[in-house]
Amino acid sequence: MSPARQAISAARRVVVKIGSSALTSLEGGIDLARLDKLAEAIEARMAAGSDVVVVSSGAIGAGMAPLGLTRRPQDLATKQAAASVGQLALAHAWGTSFARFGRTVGQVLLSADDFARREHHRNAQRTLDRLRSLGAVAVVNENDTVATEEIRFGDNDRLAALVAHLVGADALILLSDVEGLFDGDPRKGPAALVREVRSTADLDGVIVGAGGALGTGGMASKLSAARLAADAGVPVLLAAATSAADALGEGLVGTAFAARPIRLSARKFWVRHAADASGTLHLDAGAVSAVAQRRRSLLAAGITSVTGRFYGGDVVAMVGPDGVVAARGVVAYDSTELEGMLGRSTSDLPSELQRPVVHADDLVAV
Ligand SMILES: Nc1ncnc2c1ncn2[C@@H]1O[C@H](COP(=O)(O)OP(=O)(O)O)[C@@H](O)[C@H]1O
Ligand SMILES: N[C@@H](CCC(=O)OP(=O)(O)O)C(=O)O
Repeated sequence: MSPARQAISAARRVVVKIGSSALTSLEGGIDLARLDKLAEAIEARMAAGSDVVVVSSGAIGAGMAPLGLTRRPQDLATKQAAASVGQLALAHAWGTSFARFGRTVGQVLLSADDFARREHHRNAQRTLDRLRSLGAVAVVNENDTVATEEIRFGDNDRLAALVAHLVGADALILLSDVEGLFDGDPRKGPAALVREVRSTADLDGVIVGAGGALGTGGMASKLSAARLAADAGVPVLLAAATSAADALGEGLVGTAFAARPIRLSARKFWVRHAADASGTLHLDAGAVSAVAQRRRSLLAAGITSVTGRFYGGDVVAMVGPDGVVAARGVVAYDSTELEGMLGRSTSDLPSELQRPVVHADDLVAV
């Protein structure tokens, strides 16, 4: 068994995420028989001594039929209306299913903002921790009704990986309607299951496609969630919800993604994955290679322009001439101060402006 699978099967704290495509159908809403099987597998893992946090998608899928919608809505207001109806049914279904084992369920709805702001982050952490110590199982979803298009997680894979980091999980299990990662979209033709992803080299030649009629992010969002979790030191298992008992048991099914050997520091993790960027620094090609490849501090000489209004201490994105984000970091100056410093070499600047614009310790390549 690979080290990642060993770590997943031995994990004491596990986040299990169930996708909409595995839990709901267009016509029937929530698949209650499927949900019962999932609750049984989760309960078995808890009985074996692990703490489990559930991230459950499916609110929009569950809200469609009661509102007479036959296709997954595309506009935000209808998605939010469907989610508000469906979330009620979803939480009720989880509550009823776990009640069979005398297990209480707590609903926790989170927004992207809750991971960006330290105080919100701590509050969510405290709630999840208390639910665990009281023996209840937390069922998490995005707080869909308050999210705007810009700040939505949209798919729940990223939310689940951030929750794994938040609760200090030692494994993340993503359950979907597909057996694992294939080297091509299995709906488009024959494709082979990739069993282990130890590094990005194992993804060479893998073609990822969109999600199903109910899912949102498709395989791409699962891969980026796996990368996010890997940065947090959390190995990931991607498997079919129909194999939940095996995935939560021995963990021999699906695709296992190894975590990086040394997790990113909490500060760099926050800068790379959780903080909102307040503005953008546009860099020339030399500055991109300095910050992204050589891990150097960013100096004013390599910045061609600045967009957005920000203050020293805010997180900014650093974008290369090709428009691609190369790095994120904590900026040392206000946007107004920076305007007068652009393109100037450090020795030309007054002594109080000679600190790097983004120090290497506060900077992380994307
Ligand atoms: N390379 C690939 N390997 C596996 N599945 C893929 C791949 N490319 C695209 N997919 C599709 O991604 C879907 C899962 O994503 P999605 O529908 O968003 O699921 P969920 O609702 O569980 O988040 C699968 O049904 C599968 O058809
Ligand atoms: N918060 C949304 C999740 C959206 C979604 O489709 O997520 P996923 O199925 O994980 O790709 C819901 O509950 O419907």
